[in-house]
Amino acid sequence: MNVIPSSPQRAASSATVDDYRTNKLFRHMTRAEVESLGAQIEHLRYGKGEMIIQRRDEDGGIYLLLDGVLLANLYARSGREVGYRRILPGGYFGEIAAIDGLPRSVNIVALEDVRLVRLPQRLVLRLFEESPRFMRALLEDMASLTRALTDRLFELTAVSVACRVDIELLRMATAAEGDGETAVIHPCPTHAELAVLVGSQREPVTRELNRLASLNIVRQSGRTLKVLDMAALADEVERIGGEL
Ligand SMILES: Nc1ncnc2c1ncn2[C@@H]1O[C@@H]2COP(=O)(O)O[C@H]2[C@H]1O
Repeated sequence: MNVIPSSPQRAASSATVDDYRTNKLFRHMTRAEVESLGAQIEHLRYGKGEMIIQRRDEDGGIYLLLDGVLLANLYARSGREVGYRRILPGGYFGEIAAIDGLPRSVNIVALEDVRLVRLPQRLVLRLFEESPRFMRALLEDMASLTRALTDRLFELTAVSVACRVDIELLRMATAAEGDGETAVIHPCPTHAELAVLVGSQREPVTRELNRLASLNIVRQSGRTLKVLDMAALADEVERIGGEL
């Protein structure tokens, strides 16, 4: 993606505590605990393509996403982009530098216009000391990040591109709304964005999506991808899983 210099705008503080109370980071905290943070939280907006965090930046705040989609990524010297995960509304980022006090580990780029709230570092440090519920959510999510990285390392080392596409779709579909048999991924990544997420190029990704569509496993229309048969998608992962 083409990254443009960032010029965050402080959003009018029209966002209320209800806008961020349901963020994943606060899932174990009481409403009163979250409300007490209100005055110390900054509201920000960034435009599509802006880099919100740059690898090696020194700052330890945590950001909560209200609207829009973000990507955690890195660029190789050649310009090649490696994607780690998309962050959707209700998600958060920035906890790694907040915990270890070192520079930022990856970039965070806006794939669309986004609205965020930022917990400044001093507030995060206070929550580390005073809120076991806050710490519990952070620790659970760090465990889940470790598992995700282990899976991803395995997939990049031992699994074909087609299968990585299927696995990524299955992951997104499982996290999306659905009835267990079908699911709607919205907004779904473009083929180029999906390629960045699975460590490949756009062409093989498009080939695999066309193959899944021809089997009536997925149907794409604009920014919405419907998984018509979750069980069949899981079977595809199982069937082609070993091929390199
Ligand atoms: N491999 C990864 N997968 C998903 N998110 C990540 C990954 N690495 C870093 N991040 C997130 O991106 C953020 C960048 O700033 P931090 O290093 O402070 O905290 C990081 C995490 O919130």
